Amino acid sequence: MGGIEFLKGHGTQNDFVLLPDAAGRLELTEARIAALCDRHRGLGADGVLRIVRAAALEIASEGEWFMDYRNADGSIAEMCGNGVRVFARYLVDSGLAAEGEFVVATRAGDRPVVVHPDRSVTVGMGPATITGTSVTVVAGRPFSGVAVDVGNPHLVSVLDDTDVADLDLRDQPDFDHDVFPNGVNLEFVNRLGEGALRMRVHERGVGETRACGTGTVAAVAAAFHLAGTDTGASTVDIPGGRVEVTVSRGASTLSGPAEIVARGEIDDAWWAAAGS
Ligand SMILES: N[C@@H](CCC[C@H](N)C(=O)O)C(=O)O
Repeated sequence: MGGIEFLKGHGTQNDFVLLPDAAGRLELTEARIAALCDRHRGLGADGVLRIVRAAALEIASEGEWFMDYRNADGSIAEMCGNGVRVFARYLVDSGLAAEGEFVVATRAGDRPVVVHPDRSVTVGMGPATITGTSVTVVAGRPFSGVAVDVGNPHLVSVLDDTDVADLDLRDQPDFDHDVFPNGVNLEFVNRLGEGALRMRVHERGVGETRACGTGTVAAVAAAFHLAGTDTGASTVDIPGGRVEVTVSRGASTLSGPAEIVARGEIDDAWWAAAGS
């Protein structure tokens, strides 16, 4: 059998198809990504992580490897916090990077990562910048939110009178397209106590997912902002597990698990047909 190498992995159940492509030769069309991520006719995933040498795409970076992230609908996003942990774990497991600290290139810029001995990963997520406020509408009900830029766009609604478990996120919540012309990731958050949040998320280009790393950083930044500070640490419980986040002026970190589940080959004929 000769096919296209793939791996399957996840970070707190935000799951990805990994495509090792050091030389950057794979042709990733929107149709092909959407077919790969389809849970019935493809492998099934929230997104795709292509592993490509930064130099192969002429990307200026301190890092050797570029994370080419695509959402399940085939759209390109700037950054994926759970994805970068899984990406880093793949590099270490496969001997392409040494355990410890190294840099991963992303569309949002270089991200320093530390792969710990237990293979959990801490990522330097850069600034989480509060950019304003807006409103999202879920099943006809408006919720105000804090807009946060973590390299990609987020709108975080911190809810004091609604349990996030009770929200129906099956349909795309509405949002202000003038404020977010390129779409937005929508987070819904309950404060559980000091330094502890619970979150659900509806991701741009995917739908509801069981975790979103950039979303957890945005949630913590928004919760601290509403409490009148811009510095602190918090756990965030999402349906897929728990991550730890720190934010401080101009910098944030995300720590959590990263798992590689399987590896195999995609059938060449399926790949060719899926591209058109
Ligand atoms: N799940 C990701 C975020 C992926 C990108 C997002 N859907 C977007 O379009 O911005 C994460 O873990 O951060």
